[in-house]
Amino acid sequence: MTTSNKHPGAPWRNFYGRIRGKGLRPAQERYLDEDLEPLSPGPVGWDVNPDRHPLDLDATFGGKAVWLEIGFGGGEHMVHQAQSNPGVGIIGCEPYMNGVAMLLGKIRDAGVTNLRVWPGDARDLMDVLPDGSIGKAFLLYPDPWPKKKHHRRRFVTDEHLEPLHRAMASGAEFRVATDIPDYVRQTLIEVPKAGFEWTAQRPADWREAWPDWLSTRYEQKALREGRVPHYLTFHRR
Ligand SMILES: C[S@@+](CC[C@H](N)C(=O)[O-])C[C@H]1O[C@@H](n2cnc3c(N)ncnc32)[C@H](O)[C@@H]1O
Repeated sequence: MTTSNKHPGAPWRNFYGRIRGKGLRPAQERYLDEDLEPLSPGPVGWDVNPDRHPLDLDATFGGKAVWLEIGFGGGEHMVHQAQSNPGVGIIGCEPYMNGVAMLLGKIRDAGVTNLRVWPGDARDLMDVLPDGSIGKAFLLYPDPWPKKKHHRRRFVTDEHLEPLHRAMASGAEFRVATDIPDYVRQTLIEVPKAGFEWTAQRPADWREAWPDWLSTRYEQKALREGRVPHYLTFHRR
């Protein structure tokens, strides 16, 4: 489904996917009303930043290294990373508002202060990330888009990888987790073409999770359904 985003505060692009699911709980509506604006990494949307000025990440995070999580789902991995790495600032993007509301609840519970939320499409966020500003990026279980005619919507295409490469610092780590064999294939072709080096030396490097990993909701579902996770680590050249 294509959803028009032309309302105040909305990002710039049309998004293929769900933006709002079944009813939010009243507490979640309150988190969105109260917390989203203070947790914004900067001006979001066509109405407040039509010229797409770059974000001032030093002002937002006080000069800390900045990491990025793309499509954080319910936000459990992001909150875990924020708790484990208080010296880092993390920006997460997620267009699905129910997921954003879940993350905001977890941020309240955990009391972390080093997270910022972009409630929209990663492409719109990458448009306003300064060059070389991201020290680590996570793409965890991106939407598989299984039909061949939809493969161009996958994250691992030039449209996303070029701006991601530009926004990442030289040598920065890019982690991709997926349970879809054809997604592994496309990732191992397209990500190196976009200027990233796959770091794997032996099978354990893609079969075993990262030492600081926290399994996500999507991964738990994949495991229950018998699919096999792959953990791919790249360095930006
Ligand atoms: C399969 S879910 C995985 C969620 C989470 N990472 C996990 O592992 O549980 C993929 C997520 O990516 C989000 N997503 C899809 N396209 C996106 C885009 N262009 N920018 C940011 N997030 C996106 C979806 O809304 C969805 O929440």
